Amino acid sequence: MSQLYFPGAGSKTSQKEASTPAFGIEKQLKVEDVQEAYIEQRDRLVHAIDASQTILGDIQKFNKDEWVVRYPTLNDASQQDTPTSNPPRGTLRRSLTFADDPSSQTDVVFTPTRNSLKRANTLASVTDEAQHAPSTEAEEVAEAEQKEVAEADPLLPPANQGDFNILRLDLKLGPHGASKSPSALVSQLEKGSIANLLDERITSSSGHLDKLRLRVGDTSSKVLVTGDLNSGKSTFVNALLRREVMPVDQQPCTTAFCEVHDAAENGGVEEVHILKDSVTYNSSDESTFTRASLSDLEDIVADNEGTQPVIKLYLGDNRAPSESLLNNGVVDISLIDAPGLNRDSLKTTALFTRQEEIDVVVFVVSAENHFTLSSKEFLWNASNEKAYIFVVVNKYEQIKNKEKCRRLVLEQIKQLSPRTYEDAEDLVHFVDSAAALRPYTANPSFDDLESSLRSFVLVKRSKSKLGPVSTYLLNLVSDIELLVGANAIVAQDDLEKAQDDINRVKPVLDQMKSGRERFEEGLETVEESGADTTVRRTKEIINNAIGRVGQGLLGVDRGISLPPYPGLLGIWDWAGDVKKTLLASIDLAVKLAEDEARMTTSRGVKDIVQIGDEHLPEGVERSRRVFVPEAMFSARPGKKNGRSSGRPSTEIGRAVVAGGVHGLGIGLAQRGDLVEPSALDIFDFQHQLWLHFGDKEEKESEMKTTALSVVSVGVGALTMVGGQAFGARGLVDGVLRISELFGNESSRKWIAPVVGAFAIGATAYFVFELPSSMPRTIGRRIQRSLVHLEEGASEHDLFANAHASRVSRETRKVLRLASWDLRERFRQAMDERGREVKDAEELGRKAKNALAFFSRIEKETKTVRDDATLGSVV
Ligand SMILES: Nc1nc2c(ncn2[C@@H]2O[C@H](COP(=O)(O)OP(=O)(O)OP(=O)(O)O)[C@@H](O)[C@H]2O)c(=O)[nH]1
Repeated sequence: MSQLYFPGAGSKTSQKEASTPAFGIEKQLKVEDVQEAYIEQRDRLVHAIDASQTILGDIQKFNKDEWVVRYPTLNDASQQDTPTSNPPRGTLRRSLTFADDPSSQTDVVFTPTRNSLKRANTLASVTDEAQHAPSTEAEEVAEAEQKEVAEADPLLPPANQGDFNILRLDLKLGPHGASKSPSALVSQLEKGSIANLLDERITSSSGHLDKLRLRVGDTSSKVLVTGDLNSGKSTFVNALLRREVMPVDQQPCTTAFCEVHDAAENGGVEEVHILKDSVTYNSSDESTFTRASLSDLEDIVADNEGTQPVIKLYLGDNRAPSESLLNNGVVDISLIDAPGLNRDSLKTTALFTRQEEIDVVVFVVSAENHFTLSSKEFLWNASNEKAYIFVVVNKYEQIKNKEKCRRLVLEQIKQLSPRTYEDAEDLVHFVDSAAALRPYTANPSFDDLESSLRSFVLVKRSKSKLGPVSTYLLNLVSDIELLVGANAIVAQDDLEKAQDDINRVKPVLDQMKSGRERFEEGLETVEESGADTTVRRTKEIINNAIGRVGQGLLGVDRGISLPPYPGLLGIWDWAGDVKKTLLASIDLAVKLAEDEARMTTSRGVKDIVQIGDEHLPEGVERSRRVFVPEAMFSARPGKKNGRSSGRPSTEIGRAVVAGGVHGLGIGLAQRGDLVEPSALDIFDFQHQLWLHFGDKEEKESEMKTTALSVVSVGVGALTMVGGQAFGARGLVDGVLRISELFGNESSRKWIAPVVGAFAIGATAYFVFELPSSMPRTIGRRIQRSLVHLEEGASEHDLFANAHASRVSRETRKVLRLASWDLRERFRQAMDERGREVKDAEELGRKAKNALAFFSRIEKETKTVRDDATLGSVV
């Protein structure tokens, strides 16, 4: 068993076994076991290497295409653990951070497996774990296990639990590099750049696995035989080979490195290959070596004294595989007879010893001389490198006081190579190589040495070839587990977050989708009904006012009254004032209609806000626009002819004139053409005719003159202007001028009485009827002018209609703006929620995918861990 050679790793029983007399037989059996185990283990390791490479490739691909793999760091948990969050027995509490975000920490429990040689690292969120034992006890258990793992195999470096070994990234910054504090990590590093660094690390790890595969696949094993000058190294090699192949001399002679291989490796041909400098040796390429026969070896070695050539010797060994070291039927072993240690060769040999393919160092020391200074130096260094050295104390037969020699040699070995001393029973042999070469002579001590060496070489080969591969794989697997475990926690968090987001946002989105039609309809209804109401009401109010004005009444009697009748002499001015007031009352009606439109619009805006409240999800900012009804029907700043904004009306006397210059642009009371009184305002002859003669066609034909009308006009005019412009003389002149119209004789006869009659009637009319009739007359004229349609004009051009469409346009404008604003918010909110749901679904999909991936990788790493864990035999 391997423990035989590694007392530290074995039980007390195995150490005892090592010292039992029956050890030789057992060892032989065990060599076979070891070999079988070696092959089985090697195959499993190759399998584990391939699987690891596949896993690494998968992680790289996943990192590149699907998920930015986060790089975790496990730190000691914070001290403020609450009693309820104690991790269960056998686990360690750690806090998990990520290099790209060192500030946020997640508490996790870290579970190394109980199997002493296996170091499975599992991570779980604190909340996921059952919590039983107090943390201190748990930590003690875990630390003890960790220690056990370390002690179980001193050759394997203890896994750096909770940190990366192989996939560690050097993320430290600063001028001097290495601070261990996580805060010194490059927090500015993006997730992506860390993922790239990880990718590079994985690539180089994969490259290293390639080399390890070659190493595991290499069936050869090299045994370096070295020692003091003239200690009998060549004789010892010859004894192992049971033939005198190596040149032996009483003078120190060997300066060459002679590697002895089984002739089977050279097609069964025994010969010598002298390797050429600076070319890689290839047994099938003649240009890389010089061929020679075995018999020439002595000369070759002698000729090359001082040049330290490397010579390959291919030798046949007819002994049974169970006896032969070289032809052991298991592994291609080469024995290297190195030059004796002197000052010149010490360095070369030491270098040689460090080579990875040197599995075993056999150190030959002469029993006569013990260890020289240079051999002590070599042995000290070599044992640091290889830990166990196979020591052959040669020429032992000649020693008289064998016990003393043994004691002294062992004492020295104890100093130089403590591990070797610990297993001295198997590793330190006192023999006489020369005696072993004597034919037909039993030499049990040499047989024992041979057996031990065979076993040691095979076992050591397992250790030296498989051990590093196993260690590397186990460390790599631990790293992958840490990486995958930490990332699975992230993925789980992401999944939960995505689920939460979907649960929160999806119903809102669905509700918005289903309510959209109702929302649109609602807005349209508000808009339409607002505008319709405004049109209807404006028409009603204005038409009503015009109707009243037509009857000589004020269109609206609020805050406005007709000027008092000043008497006959002030009638002209009064007519003007009456007209102005009547017009202003219509303007006031327009203003009232506008006010009502403001209210209607205000209600509409409120309705729109309510629709918004009903349909906009929570958290969406409502419109900050404040509807200012006063701002309706006002000029916009910068508009042509607009004096200022926010001036909705113009004051004419005490009457507020709606629309005004800034509204429709037809403030009636300000329109000179309308306001200026005319004679017809005082006496509407046409109307009188219609009244008196039943003329059904009431036509506006102020300019049409008939005799009567002219007289009427004339009288009216005379009366009206009487005392104002013309005076009494003017009055007479006027009468005369009129009489001239009828310049013939006959008319002179009847004109006087007619004029007289009219004058009397007119005077009576003026005196008694004028105060009430004139506003009617003026009103009618105003009414006619406002309800009259010019030729080619449409209904819309009518005063009331024009105002109705203007006012409703304004209402519609406001409502449209408010609903547009709301529609935009609705659309944006819906888009946003749509995006949120989509993002959450994408996040969830990725997280699920990642979890499935990580769980698969976790399973695969378990297989790799099983395959990479060396069995107890190896
Ligand atoms: N009695 C006795 N003599 C030995 C034994 N081993 C070697 N010798 C003698 O010691 C001398 C040196 O032997 P080598 O085998 O050449 O020693 P080496 O260590 O290979 O010498 P270098 O390669 O020159 O360092 C020879 O004369 C051997 O006959 C031994 O076990 N017993």
